[in-house]
Amino acid sequence: MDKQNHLGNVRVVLSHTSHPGNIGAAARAMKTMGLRHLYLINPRHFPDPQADAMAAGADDILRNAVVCSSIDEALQGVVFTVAMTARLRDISIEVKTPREAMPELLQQAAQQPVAMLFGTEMSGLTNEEMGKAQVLVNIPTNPDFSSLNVAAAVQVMSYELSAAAQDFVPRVQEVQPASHEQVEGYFAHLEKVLFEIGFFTTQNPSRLMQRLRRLYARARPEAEEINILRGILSVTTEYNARLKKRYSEEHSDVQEH
Ligand SMILES: C[S@@+](CC[C@H](N)C(=O)[O-])C[C@H]1O[C@@H](n2cnc3c(N)ncnc32)[C@H](O)[C@@H]1O
Repeated sequence: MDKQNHLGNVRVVLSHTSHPGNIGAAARAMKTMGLRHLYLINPRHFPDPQADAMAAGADDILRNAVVCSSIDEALQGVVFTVAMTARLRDISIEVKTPREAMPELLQQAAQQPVAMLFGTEMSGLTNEEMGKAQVLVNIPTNPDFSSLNVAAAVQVMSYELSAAAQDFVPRVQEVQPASHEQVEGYFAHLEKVLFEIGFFTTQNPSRLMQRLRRLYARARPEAEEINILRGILSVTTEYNARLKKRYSEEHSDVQEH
């Protein structure tokens, strides 16, 4: 397969970028390595002359950039997301180096859109944003000074991707991986059912949901597996409703006697 086919399925997603110059520098970094799809989640200033200036000729990438109002919008249709983190804090999912992450990223990109997600300049990615990825990637750095400028991080990842794509041969993949929206639909359904059956009464749902996200991120569920899991949830809801109905009938009998 042509290298361009892999790279053409890769989205660079920048979340809540504050400085428009960083968006331009990221576009330039992408273009030098053959990447073209830039997605921006709620950038503070965009379009902006500073972005144009820092793009230095990568203005086509800026022109075609997709501005989104949420991470779910930016990841729509994506089957594999790596989240870039400078700090190894509150680690909830697998952490890899760029080189370790590339084979899976390229394998998935051979057929479907994939994403590399970068955080905002001041605070990086939130736990919620990281929970939407399958893998965390940390660029190994000086442990005492580990935070790269976001555009520099885009440059490192774009280079690693382009280098790994040179002689990458994807495996034949017969299964259909679940898309971002299928996985998110499943989590929303799971959370609703766990509330219905009373599972959350003594637990902090967001913490528990983060742990469940980690479990499913490791499993990399296929589209069909998500359908099976949702089928189980639907039957659980029906069964729970029948139990509640029977309980209230029995209870009203007791009151009548
Ligand atoms: C300036 S950094 C944010 C720093 C923030 N204080 C933090 O600790 O997360 C902006 C973004 O660049 C990426 N980044 C910077 N350094 C990185 C590193 N060493 N490894 C992976 N990503 C990095 C991450 O996506 C990060 O959210």
